[in-house]
Amino acid sequence: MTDNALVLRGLVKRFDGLTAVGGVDLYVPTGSFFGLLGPNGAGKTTTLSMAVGLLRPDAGTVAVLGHDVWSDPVTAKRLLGALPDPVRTFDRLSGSELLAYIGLLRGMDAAVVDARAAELLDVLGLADAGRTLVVDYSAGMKKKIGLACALLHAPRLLVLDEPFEAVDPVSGALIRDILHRYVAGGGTVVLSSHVMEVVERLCSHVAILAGGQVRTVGTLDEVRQGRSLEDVFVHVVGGRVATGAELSWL
Ligand SMILES: Nc1ncnc2c1ncn2[C@@H]1O[C@H](COP(=O)(O)OP(=O)(O)OP(=O)(O)O)[C@@H](O)[C@H]1O
Repeated sequence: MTDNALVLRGLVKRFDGLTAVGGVDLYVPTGSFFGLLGPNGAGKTTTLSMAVGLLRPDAGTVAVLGHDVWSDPVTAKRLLGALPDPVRTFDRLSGSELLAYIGLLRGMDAAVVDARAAELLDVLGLADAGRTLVVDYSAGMKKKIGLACALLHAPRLLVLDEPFEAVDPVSGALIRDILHRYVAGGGTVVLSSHVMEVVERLCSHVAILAGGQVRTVGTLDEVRQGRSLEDVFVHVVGGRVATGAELSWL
């Protein structure tokens, strides 16, 4: 077993003049539940997009369970399930058509795909959507079908960008349970979130990113050091300067 399910080394991404990710190193232990936090624009989505092979870094390497995402993409992506934000997929298909398509693209057995797709749609509360095209799904439904696509091939590593955003509380609790069981069974999860309570409840490890750099990283307890995660976050990324009183015209 590889010690680290995901290793990011020296990742850099620039857009025009802007350095979105300025040299990120992250080691995600196998079997961990790893939360990536950071303020808006910190570089979380850019980092996770590079981690799953959707965005080519300007510098640095990514290894999924020891396999380089850019030089050995087929092996790496077989081991990986990704939920990008926003969900980008073949959305002029119904949920079951999309899962069938994704499963066959992944070379899975058609009967296995059918059985798993039916179960995923049922468990995630999407079975009632029937023939509705994914393009016409609500934001929360799109998130859930994206998660179903990421889970379908039972990968060893899940990389989820904002999996709880836009989902209702019942679905959120369900997704937490699914992920909790997945990690208990030996899987590894990396997720980004703005919801401290979710990260505190689920994650064994945390990294806080700001300005395209890792500002702090460690186990949840190492990062918190007896404080709340929100206090640590505000301390690490800087408190707010505006009070809201500026908008006197409102
Ligand atoms: N395709 C792009 N072209 C130009 N700039 C980009 C692009 N993608 C991201 N950026 C910039 O890179 C920086 C990091 O963006 P990113 O989406 O990675 O942040 P984030 O931490 O995921 O933010 P949020 O919490 O708001 O989702 C931002 O300044 C953003 O404007």
